[in-house]
Formats: sequence, structure tokens, C-alpha cells
Amino acid sequence: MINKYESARASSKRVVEILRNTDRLEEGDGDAEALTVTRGRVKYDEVCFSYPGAEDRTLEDVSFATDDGEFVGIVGSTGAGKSTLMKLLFRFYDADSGTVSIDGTDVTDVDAASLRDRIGYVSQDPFLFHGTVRENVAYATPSVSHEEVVTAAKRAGAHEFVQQLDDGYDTQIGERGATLSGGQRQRLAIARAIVDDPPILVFDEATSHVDNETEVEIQRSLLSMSEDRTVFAIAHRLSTVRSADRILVMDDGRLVEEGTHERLVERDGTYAKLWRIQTGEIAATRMGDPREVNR
Ligand SMILES: Nc1ncnc2c1ncn2[C@@H]1O[C@H](COP(=O)(O)OP(=O)(O)OP(=O)(O)O)[C@@H](O)[C@H]1O
Repeated sequence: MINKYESARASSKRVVEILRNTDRLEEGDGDAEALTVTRGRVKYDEVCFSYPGAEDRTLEDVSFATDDGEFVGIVGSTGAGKSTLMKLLFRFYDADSGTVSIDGTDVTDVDAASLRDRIGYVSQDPFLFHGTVRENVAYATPSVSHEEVVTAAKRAGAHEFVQQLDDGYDTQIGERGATLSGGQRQRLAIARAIVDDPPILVFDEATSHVDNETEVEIQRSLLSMSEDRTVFAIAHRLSTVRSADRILVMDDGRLVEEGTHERLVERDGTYAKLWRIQTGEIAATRMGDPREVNR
């Protein structure tokens, strides 16, 4: 009973935090306009942020600006602030100081619902429910046609394996997608996130092990996604963002380096060190470079 009480207490604290947070962010939203994304340029300007009640800063003076429709990788050790950085883009929280803007519009000036509507999100552990593949891809946008579901699945690299399932898009995938592998679940989640063609996509890579083939498939689908939208990929495996236009390297809440893979390796700083560690660890299983696979 004591254990249950402790666990319920922790859960209720989190629920209350979310409820309070929603109240806070909806204030001032009354006349807020819907977000219009034209070029998908995202800018963080001297952003500082601490979680409510926390003593330490989680983000410290973060500034960067992306160009039209870039593929942006976000890397760094665990707890560096990668996910928090993206939470501010969705306005799950607002910055304590500094601004986050999309195409020049401060995100705090737009309606939070429209923001989440225009930014697709793929979480580390995407939620799939007991239903068909089609229902799972279309569930946030039930009005989409079968063709749109298939197009999204193709772009997400899911179409091939879906076709091989017994009933294709009508296959029941079990509770939480139990009949699928982790990589297949993530690709279906990517399809779901892009089915209504959001101009910005945030992808949070699964930390659990995925096999090499799946890893390369996900890299390829991210590259394909970024052809006509801005993609942010929070990566735990650096190979996932090796081809990114820009890699943001976070360390202890700060943006410590920024550049392409080649530039960052040349620079021989934090990223180069992480890269050496990972390639050393993964050398035996060969790192996948999606550009080579695409050739
Ligand atoms: N809701 C929260 N309330 C308080 N602190 C939090 C909350 N979420 C995250 N943190 C803290 O903020 C810091 C940054 O966390 P964040 O999840 O952004 O890191 P991350 O780089 O994404 O890590 P990971 O690679 O493990 O996902 C950590 O110290 C974490 O404990």
C-alpha cells in the first residue's frame, strides 16, 4: 500500500503540473492568431528556461536560426536539454526569457493549438492502439483518404512492410502495436505525423536498440521528409543525423557547437568526442550512411 501511495503521489504531481501548465499557456491566447508557416525558419534567441520549481536552469542562453526547410539534428548526452528545447517550440512550456519564433512570428503570439497542428511530432515511444494500420496512421486526421495514408506511409518508409502484412492497411496491429517491431512502430508514427503534411516535423529517436536495417530505413525516411519541410531530429545515435544540414550539440543546457557533421568532426570538440565514442562502440556493426544507401 505504501508503494502504491508513493506511485500515485508521483503520478498526481505530474498530472497537476500539466493541468497548471495548460492554464498558464492558455492565458493570453484569447485573440491569438493561428500560426502560418511559410518557409519553416525557426529561430531561438537567447532562450533561458527552468522547469517550474526547479532550482537549476535547463536551458541557458540558447540561440540558433535555421534556414528554409532544413534537416536539423539535435545531439548531446542524456539530460543535456534536447527534448526540453523542442518542448518550447510546441509551447508545452514558455521560455523564461528570450524568444522562440517561426518565420519571424513569436510562438507566444500564436494560438497554441494551431502550433501543434502545424508541427508534427514523433515521440520516442509512439502510442499505437488496437486497430488497423490505416486507423492508426489516420487517427489524428480521420478525414484523410486511403491514398493520403498510403502516400504518407511510403514517405515514412512504412509502405513496404505494411504491404507484407496479412491484410495490408487493414491489418489489426494489436494492443500498442504489439505485432510490430520497434522500428516499424516508429515508421508508422512518422507516417501518422506527416499524413496532413505539416511544414515542421519533430522526431525524437527511440533510445532502445533497433537493428541496422531499421536504423538506415529511419535515416532514409527522415532525409526524404526533410525535402519539403523543416525536420528536427533529436538523435541518440549520431549516425541518424550525419547527413543533417545543421547539427545542434547540447551540453548541460547550453548549445555548445553547431554545424554539419564534417565541420564538427574537423572542429574536434564535444561532437567529435561523442562521434569517436559511438563509432568505436558501433564499428563492429557498421554505421549506416543513408546517402550511400540511396546511391
Ligand atoms: N518535467 C520536468 N520537470 C523537471 N525537470 C525536468 C522535466 N523534464 C526534464 N527535466 C530535467 O531537465 C533536464 C533536461 O532534460 P531533457 O529531457 O530535455 O534532456 P534530454 O537531453 O532530452 O535527455 P535524454 O537524451 O535522456 O532524453 C534533465 O536534467 C531532466 O531531469
